[in-house]
Amino acid sequence: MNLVETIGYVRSDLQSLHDWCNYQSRMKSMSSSRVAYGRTHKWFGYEVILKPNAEIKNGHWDERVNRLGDRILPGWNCALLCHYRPGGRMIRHCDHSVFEPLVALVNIGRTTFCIGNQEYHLTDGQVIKFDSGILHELLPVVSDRWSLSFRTIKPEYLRF
Ligand SMILES: O=C(O)CCC(=O)C(=O)O
Ligand SMILES: [Fe+2]
Repeated sequence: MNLVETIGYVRSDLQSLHDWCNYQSRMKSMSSSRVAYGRTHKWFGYEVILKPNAEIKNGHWDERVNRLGDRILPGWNCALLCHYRPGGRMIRHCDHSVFEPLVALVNIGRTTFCIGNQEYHLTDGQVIKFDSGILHELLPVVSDRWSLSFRTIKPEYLRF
């Protein structure tokens, strides 16, 4: 069984997506993360501070992110743009339980993504879905690479 489903490719917009990624200069370094190295990130929709008791705040807002998210993960409320510099990686982990496990992710650049015992070489613009409750890992990237991942925070954690 494939643990990663490819749901499509960003094609016509790919160069402008690269330009947009480069432009996102206010990405902060994830100082508290024990699983990500050589990575900076920025939240859209809700921002989640990933402590054992997750803290949920308002993140950034961007029309491009909203459009993409509505197409690839209807009902999403949280998006994370990550930049990995060469050598950047994520060690094996499962995502925080504050999120529904289904993640939709736009891969920008090239990377090797491992989940369960499977390995996937993701190409520039590839859009995938996976169950983030299954152990997954990102091997060190060889050149700059971004991911824009969409998640849904479980309703029991939302306060209005
Ligand atoms: O950047 C990626 O491709 C994976 C990111 C990931 O697994 C995470 O942020 O939890
Ligand atoms: Fe993850």
